[in-house]
Amino acid sequence: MAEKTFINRLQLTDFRNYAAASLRLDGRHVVLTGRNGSGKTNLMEAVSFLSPGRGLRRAVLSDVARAGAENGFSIFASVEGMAGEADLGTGSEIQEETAVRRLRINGSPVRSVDELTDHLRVLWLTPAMDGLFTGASSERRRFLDRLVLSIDPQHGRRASDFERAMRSRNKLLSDGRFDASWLSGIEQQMAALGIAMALARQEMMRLLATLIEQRRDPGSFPGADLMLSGFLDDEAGAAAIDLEDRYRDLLAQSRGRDAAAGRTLEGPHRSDLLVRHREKDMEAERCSTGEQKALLIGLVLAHAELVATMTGFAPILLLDEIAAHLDQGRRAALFDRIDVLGGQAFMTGTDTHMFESLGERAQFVTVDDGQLS
Ligand SMILES: Nc1ncnc2c1ncn2[C@@H]1O[C@H](COP(=O)(O)OP(=O)(O)OP(=O)(O)O)[C@@H](O)[C@H]1O
Repeated sequence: MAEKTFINRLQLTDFRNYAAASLRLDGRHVVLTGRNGSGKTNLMEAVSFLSPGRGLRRAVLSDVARAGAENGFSIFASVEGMAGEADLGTGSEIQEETAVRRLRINGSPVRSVDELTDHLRVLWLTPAMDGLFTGASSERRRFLDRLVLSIDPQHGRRASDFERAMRSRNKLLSDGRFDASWLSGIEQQMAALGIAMALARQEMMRLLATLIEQRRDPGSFPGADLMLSGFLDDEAGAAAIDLEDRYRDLLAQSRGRDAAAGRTLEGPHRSDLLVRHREKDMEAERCSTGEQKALLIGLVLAHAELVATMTGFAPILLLDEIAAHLDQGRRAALFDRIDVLGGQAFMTGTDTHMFESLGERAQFVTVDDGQLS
């Protein structure tokens, strides 16, 4: 079984509606209850900042600092993490009127937020993700890339380097600067990064599919079949080096077309994640709202299990407003699944009674207008 990772102390300063708040935790799951707008999701968001990226709301840093606060926000967490005990501190600082992110690990400044993944893996499911299967493909790509990132921390760097290279190519093309050697250099880089991204996505999906196959339990949450489409769809099994060559050639041939379109028309930035409800054998977007929610929960739980298997450490799970959507039976099944997973799960709701069946397995925290008790 995977080892547990957990937060045992959390301190927030000028974070959203928290002026100053602190929370001591004992490693059990954490249930946050309180009225609408009291700060439950904000607290989850603070925990999500203990992983790379912009947190579960994909927020702009300047929005995160408490309205009226003079100099950014800070989050401090003392954790029992993948590298043992550690102190993680992050926040924003205003520099020349712009908010910049700061990170300290065990008191020392750290340059790359990727280093957080040496200590914790944080996964989440929020109501904002409810429309994942019916909404824009960019949302599904982002979801997919977060799944990859938590088992392959290099994925984020690859994706941002690819984006940067693509932007410079788009710029050269839109300026009409068809400098062949310059473009070839950029396209070579895009091919190497883009194929590495596509293969990392495929590998994660293959691992996830194997796990879903093994852990099939149609009684609680449906199984999901995953497929990627939109980029090199017919190339399954080809060697990475051949794929790179093909993508590089494709980019070279598409310069005129891309210049006319004002963007790069082919690449991993155009992939879409297709999800099917396995038991019903139906596309996720055609399933009912409740079925889609159950499918998504099943997917996130399977992924959490994959992270635990791959890293040997059960991740921290943030499940915002999850209990409200589930009937009593499914709720109990969810609590059992997260227990078996072995990590620390944070859950929110307006009412404690929905979490009664967790009993002693959880710590209950009341949130009231930015105050915790
Ligand atoms: N930067 C900020 N400064 C001060 N307050 C903020 C800031 N950002 C958001 N808030 C406030 O934080 C409050 C709490 O938001 P949060 O989403 O955490 O509520 P919640 O308890 O999850 O509510 P619900 O049950 O409705 O989902 C909101 O009233 C919001 O206006």
